[in-house]
Amino acid sequence: MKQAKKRSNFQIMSRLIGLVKPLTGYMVLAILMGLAGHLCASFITILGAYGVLHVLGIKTSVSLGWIFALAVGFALVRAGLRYGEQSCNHFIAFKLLALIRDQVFIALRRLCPAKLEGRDKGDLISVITSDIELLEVFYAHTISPTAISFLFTIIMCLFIGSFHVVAGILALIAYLTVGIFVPLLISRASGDVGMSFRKGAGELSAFVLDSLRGLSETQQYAQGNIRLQQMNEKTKRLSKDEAQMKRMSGRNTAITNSVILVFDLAMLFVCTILYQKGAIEFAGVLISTVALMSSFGPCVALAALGSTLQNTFAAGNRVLDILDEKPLVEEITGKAPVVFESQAKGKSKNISVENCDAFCDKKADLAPAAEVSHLSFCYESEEILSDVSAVIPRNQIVGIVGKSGSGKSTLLKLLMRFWRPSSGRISVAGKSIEQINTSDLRQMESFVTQETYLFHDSIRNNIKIAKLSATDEEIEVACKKASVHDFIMSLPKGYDTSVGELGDTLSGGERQRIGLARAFLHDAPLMLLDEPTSNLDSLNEAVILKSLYEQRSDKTIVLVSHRESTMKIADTVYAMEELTKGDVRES
Ligand SMILES: Nc1ncnc2c1ncn2[C@@H]1O[C@H](COP(=O)(O)OP(=O)(O)OP(=O)(O)O)[C@@H](O)[C@H]1O
Repeated sequence: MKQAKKRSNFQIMSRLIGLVKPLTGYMVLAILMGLAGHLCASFITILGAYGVLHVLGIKTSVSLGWIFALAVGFALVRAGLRYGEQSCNHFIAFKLLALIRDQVFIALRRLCPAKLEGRDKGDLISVITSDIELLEVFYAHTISPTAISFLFTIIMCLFIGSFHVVAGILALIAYLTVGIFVPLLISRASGDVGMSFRKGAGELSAFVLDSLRGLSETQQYAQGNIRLQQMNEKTKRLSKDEAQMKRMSGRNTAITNSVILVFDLAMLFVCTILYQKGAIEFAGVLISTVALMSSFGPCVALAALGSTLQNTFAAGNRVLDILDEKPLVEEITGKAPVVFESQAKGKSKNISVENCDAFCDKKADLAPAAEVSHLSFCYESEEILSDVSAVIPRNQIVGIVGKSGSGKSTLLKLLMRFWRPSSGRISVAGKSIEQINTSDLRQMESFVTQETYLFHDSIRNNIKIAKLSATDEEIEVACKKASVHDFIMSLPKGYDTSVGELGDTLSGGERQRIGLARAFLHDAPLMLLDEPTSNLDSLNEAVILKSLYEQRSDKTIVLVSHRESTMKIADTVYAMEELTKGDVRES
């Protein structure tokens, strides 16, 4: 996957805000409650100033009784409004985080496997977990505070300006400085430290994951100290970035508070001059100054975001990178269903049942199970397959041999349409695989890779992923074919034994046989097996080869193996080096 794309903060912000659309109603409610809450808080203090005027014997438009009643009312209402605002904001934030997680998982499914094969898994985990989590700051503590601050500033400027226009303009300058200019300056000064911190966090989790996976190699070759040193260096770099972010946050608070004090004094000074000139009454001096002093809350909330926002935008950028990444191979849908018919028994495997008769390609009866012609492929720049042609006849076992790195596994992956060839054609059951729905192709083919991954679930569920509707009997039959049933029955809870409970104790051969059991259960007409017996003893190999041989009547099997004993069951054996001559080869 590519390096993080550099988007401007504005681009990131508008993309993130765009996601709020379905929850606009809640956002408006949060803004209105927040605005009303902040006004209540400020006016409690302003009412206090009116009370002082009363005590001083200066007549005002509000009686002392009303001042007390309003102050108590505002205090009570303020609590409810604050609660309501926070509830709405967090409801929006957590709903959106769930939605973003969903979109990221959909994107990962789209990108897999081609785009994810070389991707750092630890870094990916960091994006899925902590980066998405960080967006909570944006949704719960950024959007509505910004809108609240904007509206609040207008109302307070009008209120203070009602005493004298100069006081109103000074208040506007004060709010803009505290809420926009100071945070902008601080954010500029912090540069890319947020981005660097997020990148470092991703690299550190990737390194930890890598170290855990390679624990035995590290111990065997006494690499512990070197890895520890490398981990310490990464941690130090991360701590340095974090310390810089904290310093900036501290500096931000100090600067903001100083600027507020300066503006409070400036308001007092300006109002005093206006009073001396007779342009404003004493009440105006007191109320304007107290109003400004008590109303920086929403702007301070914005200012505090200045330093954390860089970090949030960096996280947003990494999440958007995944959402925007284009898959190398698009999922194919909406094509006509394809029939994979067994020649031996004349038995058809209807891949998509609906309207099949109307869409079936009758030529498929005669077409080989699979065919590649003039196929070339490169992962990046290095060409792996060059002008490869081969026919895989139906109901045969076709072996593929060749030296390590010659592209045998790659050929199987191309037959699975995990990657797209640079040139040439691949067809299955007579149809170009570009014309077969991805879901149909997955039903037609079983692929057993060299590595069998087992999920932290029971053995039964691990096998059942190949066919969710499988009965216990079907699972047992598949396991017997894969010569793993007796082993599973010897486990403490049999098929219900959790893979997690076994820790890492399953041998390579046991895993491999579970992988084969999945393929037998999937029961696809075209089986692609990549070194299925490489980890097995001759006894288990013999059982599996017998099962495969028996499958031949209604299946086509492509078998990649370096083992001569395995290749003995093949009807046809292709050598990779020979397939590159460009002729369509058939036994
Ligand atoms: N995702 C990938 N990105 C880049 N190169 C890759 C990728 N997967 C495989 N390769 C390279 O492509 C070449 C062919 O790999 P492939 O696994 O198909 O060979 P193979 O014939 O199956 O080898 P073996 O018999 O050792 O399993 C190798 O040089 C390998 O390093």
